[in-house]
Amino acid sequence: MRELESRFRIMVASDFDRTLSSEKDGFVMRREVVEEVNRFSKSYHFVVVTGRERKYMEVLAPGLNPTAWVMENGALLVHKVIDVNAPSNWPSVRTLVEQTLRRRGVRYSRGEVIIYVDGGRSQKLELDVKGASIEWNRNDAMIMPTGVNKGTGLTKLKEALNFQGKVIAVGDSENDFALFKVADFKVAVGNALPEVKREADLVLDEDDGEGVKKLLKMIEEDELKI
Ligand SMILES: O=C(O)COP(=O)(O)O
Repeated sequence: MRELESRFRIMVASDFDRTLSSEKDGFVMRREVVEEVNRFSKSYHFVVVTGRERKYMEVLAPGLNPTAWVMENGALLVHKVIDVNAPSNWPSVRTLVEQTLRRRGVRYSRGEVIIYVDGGRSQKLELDVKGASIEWNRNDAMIMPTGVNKGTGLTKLKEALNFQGKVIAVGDSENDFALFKVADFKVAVGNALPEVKREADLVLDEDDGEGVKKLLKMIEEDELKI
């Protein structure tokens, strides 16, 4: 019964790259972090909120079994069903974005919903297509339907799950600010960017997966005052 209550009360919304996984490990989640998250997810909601595409997750998070995934930076929700979180004109806006990028010779890749321009910051990428906006993740750019981000993705997912408890968000980078906006408690891992640490209610000493493990333990031991 207590487990059931925890699940209604708390949802952890965790970024993936440099939060659950580390660059040192080629962004593959370590086994013990996978096991801790799977154990935690039996009693609480645990949602992975990432810029990544679905096709990478089997390789980067082998065996991970969270409550749900918010992927492509908020544009794709994966729980029992798969929901696109984008306005209905997005396919035509996306085509326009692709034409613009091709005209300028910018290399990009397509997610199921969004567009990725790796190294977009060093290329000083700018975009003037109505209905499309850039979300930055360190040096990389994600071209999103305007108004769609990790925060709106998580809000839609909460509605789908009918979750009305508290959200604890954990992340490291600029695209996590939108997630922080919809969170009741904001956590930065030890390796987070300084501006993310400044926004956080709690800055963990530990980096990425070790930091998340510590956070889960603190939640289970009821150490967070939220
Ligand atoms: O898509 C990426 O490069 C990274 O995604 P994340 O840091 O939001 O998990």
